[in-house]
Amino acid sequence: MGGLCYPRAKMSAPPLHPDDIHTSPGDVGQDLNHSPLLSETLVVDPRTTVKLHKCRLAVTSGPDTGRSVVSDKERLRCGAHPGNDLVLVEDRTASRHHFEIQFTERGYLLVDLGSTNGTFLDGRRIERAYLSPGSQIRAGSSVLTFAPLDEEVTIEPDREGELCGMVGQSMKMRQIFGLIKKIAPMGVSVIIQGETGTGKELVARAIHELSGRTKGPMEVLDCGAIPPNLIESELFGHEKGAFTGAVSSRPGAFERAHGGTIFLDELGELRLDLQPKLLRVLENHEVRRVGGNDVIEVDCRVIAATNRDLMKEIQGGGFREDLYFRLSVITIQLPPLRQRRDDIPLILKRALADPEVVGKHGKKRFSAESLGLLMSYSWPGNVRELMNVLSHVLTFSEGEEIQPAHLPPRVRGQVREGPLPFNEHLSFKNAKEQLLENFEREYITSVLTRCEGNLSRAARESGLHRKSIERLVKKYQLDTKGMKSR
Ligand SMILES: Nc1ncnc2c1ncn2[C@@H]1O[C@H](COP(=O)(O)OP(=O)(O)OP(=O)(O)O)[C@@H](O)[C@H]1O
Repeated sequence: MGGLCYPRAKMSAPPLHPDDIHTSPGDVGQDLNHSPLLSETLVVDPRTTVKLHKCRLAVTSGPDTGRSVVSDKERLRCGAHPGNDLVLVEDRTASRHHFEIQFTERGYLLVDLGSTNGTFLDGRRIERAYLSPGSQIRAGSSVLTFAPLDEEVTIEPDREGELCGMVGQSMKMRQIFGLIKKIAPMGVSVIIQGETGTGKELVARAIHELSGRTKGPMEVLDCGAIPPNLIESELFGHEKGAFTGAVSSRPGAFERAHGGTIFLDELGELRLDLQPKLLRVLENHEVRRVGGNDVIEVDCRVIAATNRDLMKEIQGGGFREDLYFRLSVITIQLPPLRQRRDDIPLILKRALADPEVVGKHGKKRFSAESLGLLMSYSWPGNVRELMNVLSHVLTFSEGEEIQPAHLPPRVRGQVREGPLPFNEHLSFKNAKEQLLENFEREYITSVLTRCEGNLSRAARESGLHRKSIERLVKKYQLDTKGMKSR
């Protein structure tokens, strides 16, 4: 299924400042179900609108008169072949794949697909031309009339506090859930923007799961994690011998995603010289492997994510505007966790109720004081950091109630006091190793967060060598980019 929305259909709620959010932890640690924190504390416009695009194509003259189609796809195909959206069954002079109508940034584009007898717009033979309301298209001995059908849709916040593994009770997240449900069945491209750990991949998975493409695969490609010299072959594939080390042919992510969804994570990291190539694939729906001659048709929905502000990147010359416009039919802006603190208790509650967690650690709950500290921490690493803190806490807390002493010092906002949280059930050597690792991780995360991910500054402040900081960042897989203030 495909679908059309006007580009730059964004969530229209006004941006929130952390100071707009008033939460007070109160005595809620005992029962998160009845927590007053779960009541709405964010005041945002509860409704948002997106402009959806549809068009109608109707045969108004010729042997197929009366046939018509209403489509919300990015491409509407017409011809004699039964696989087309509008099939010219009776017209013997129409080609199998005669023409298509693409929705583009500038409007509806009529494209001849190499038909034998040509495609004519308002009497003139064309290869590519923009359509207007009421345009007359001639293909074979048929005349077809084109009509755009605009629709402004109001997205209501979802009633549920969960969607496909995502938890969120705040108005902002429920708006996003509502938007995902609306746009998932359409084929439109989506850009998901948000700081690291805000759940961009979960949103992409939800869109895939709720689309008509679930039988197809979801391919994830992290554009930031692939060495620059391999990114092209990872995206488009390569033929044997295309470069040193290409010992066999390999399909790229686009081919592997055929029939499903491709998720381009960290799109902002994509090399500038590869951006036009990606744009061509998106426009033509076909790829050519590195070192190959064959053109391979690909049908996949594209979802991209970035923690960069792409508009700023465009201004700075780091990202191509045409690629951005092609991809951002819908933009979903995920708010950082500090702007939806009232989601924290629910996320924790769901995680603690996970049967695997209960099986391993028994029943656990947060004391009011510890929940209060979790609610007031700034969460530079967002939900991922919250999850990491939770697993730290589960390792070190004994008994049912989690106390402030079990929380990492950075969350407590104070230096460590009292007994060291070591695991007495481990051997001395292992307990010491674990304690030391926890100290290293906590210390380095804390100093890097304070220094906004700047390694040299962190080295100066901690008295460590920069190389040692680099080693620790790698060892604990810390995301220094996510620590930068925005
Ligand atoms: N709303 C949520 N409810 C429950 N878990 C969440 C939510 N959002 C994120 N998470 C969890 O947080 C972690 C990070 O999520 P995810 O990988 O989707 O973030 P991301 O924005 O794609 O991160 P990055 O920018 O680093 O790629 C995962 O463990 C995910 O399950």
